[in-house]
Order: sequence, then structure tokens, then C-alpha cells
Amino acid sequence: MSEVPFLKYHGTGNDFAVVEADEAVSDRAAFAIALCADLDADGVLFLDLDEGDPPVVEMALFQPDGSTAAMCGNGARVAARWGSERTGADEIRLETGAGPRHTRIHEDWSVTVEMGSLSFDPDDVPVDADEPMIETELAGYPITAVDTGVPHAVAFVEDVEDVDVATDAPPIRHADVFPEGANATFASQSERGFDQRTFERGIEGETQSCGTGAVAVAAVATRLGTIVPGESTVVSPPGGDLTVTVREDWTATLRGPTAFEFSDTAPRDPGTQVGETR
Ligand SMILES: N[C@@H](CCC[C@H](N)C(=O)O)C(=O)O
Repeated sequence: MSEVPFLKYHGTGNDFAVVEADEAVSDRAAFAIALCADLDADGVLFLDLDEGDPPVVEMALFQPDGSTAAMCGNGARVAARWGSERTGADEIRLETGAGPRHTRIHEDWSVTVEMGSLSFDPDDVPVDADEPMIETELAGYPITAVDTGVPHAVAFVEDVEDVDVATDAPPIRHADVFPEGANATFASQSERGFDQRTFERGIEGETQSCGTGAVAVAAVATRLGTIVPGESTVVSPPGGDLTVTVREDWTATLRGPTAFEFSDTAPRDPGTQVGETR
């Protein structure tokens, strides 16, 4: 049976397998479902490198349920690092489903991603409403909906450690008001910024880290006047610390670490059993 080489990375505990886009994987969704289950990973990044100046990496994220996501903050850092490892460049342009994203790779392999324009507009998130959803009561939480490349429903609470995410997040993630669903992100103020926990669409569970979620936390904190535009804030999901800056024009940057773990191979056609005669 034919095998596909992959590299395993994580960004603050958000786990990704990286596969070269020109690998002949006929059913990427089925491949991602099988490999994520095998590795207990949060997604497979299919990456395509164009060695221009700056180099361009086209990123496609397939999630453990086979769905795709337009953007992924932690995946973007991993993709930028992968491009840098191949080219030596310290700036990589990413092509994502949410648009182009400029990235800068630092000497310690942390990566800064320009996250594009954040929006509370109901058409952008999207939210089935006429007005932006700002601290609207939903499933017992004051929800603010924001698009950070993917939709996030953000609730500020007294202490995120007290939230029963597995129970409380699904009614928010699947609420009718979100026609495309939403990632459910909970946050509370900490000494250095914010603590964050996110239940992710496509994974259908809580992850160690969510980069677009960290940006969503800072965006909502800015909108609610808790922090000032232009000032960097530390957002801490369980997997580590991320630094987010939301500017006055509602563009934002996300900086955080990346880590390479190992390389391996996976069955090209996971539907094919070992020893099966074709
Ligand atoms: N973990 C990601 C977000 C991935 C996309 C999300 N699950 C969705 O379907 O919207 C991140 O780091 O941003």
C-alpha cells in the first residue's frame, strides 16, 4: 500500500500534520479523518510552496471531521515555519481561504502572522441578525460574535477554569443564529492579559490552543473597552502564551511559538486495508 510522508508540528499544543500539496491524495477529507484519529491531531495542513520573493505558501486545512476551515492562526504559524525551513526566508506570504496573510519568522521559530481585518458585521461572521451580536445572552453566556478569519462566539467569564466547556460550548457552537456554526471561546482576565479556552468547530471538542480564538478574545476585549487598541496583550490558552495586537483599524497580529515533533508516513488511501487485494 502506498504511503504519504508527513511532518508533525504543533503551535502552542494545537497539533497538525503537514503534507506536501503535490502528494497524490485523492480524498483529502478521508485522509485527514484517518490521520487525525491516528495521531490525535487537530488537522492536516496541505501546503504548496512557490519559491518567489517572498516565498508563497498556499495552505489548506482539513480538520478531524473532514471539514475545511478558511483560516487557522496556529496552523498559519506552522505553515510559515515550514516555508521558512525550505527557503531560509524570514518572511512568507500565506494564501489562505480567508485571503493572503503576511508572516514573519523569528530566530526562535516563533512566528508573527498578520491576521487581516477583524469584523463584527453580521454578514461577515456570519450571524443571522441585523446588528452586530455584542454581549447577547445565548445559552447562558454573554456572547460577542466576531470574524477573525473563522467565526468565534466569545464569552467573558469570571474564571475560565470554572467553565464546563464540554457541556456548555456545543449549544453555542451549534446555535441557529450562526448559519455556518461558530467556535465557542471563553475568556477571563489574567494578570498578564487573558486566559482562553476554545471549543473548536471541526474538532468538536476543546483544543489546547486556538490562534483565531486568541485574536477573537483580544478583538472583543478591545470592542468592549477592556484593552486599548495598539497595545499587545498576552492571551493564554492551556497550551501556552500567544501575543495579540489589535490595531485601531481592526487589523491584528498574532505571535506565538511553533514546534517540530517528528516525521512519518501514513496510508495514501486509508480506506484500503493492509493485505487487501485490489
Ligand atoms: N485551531 C485554529 C482554528 C481552526 C479552524 C476552526 N476549527 C474552524 O473550523 O473555524 C486556530 O488556531 O485558529
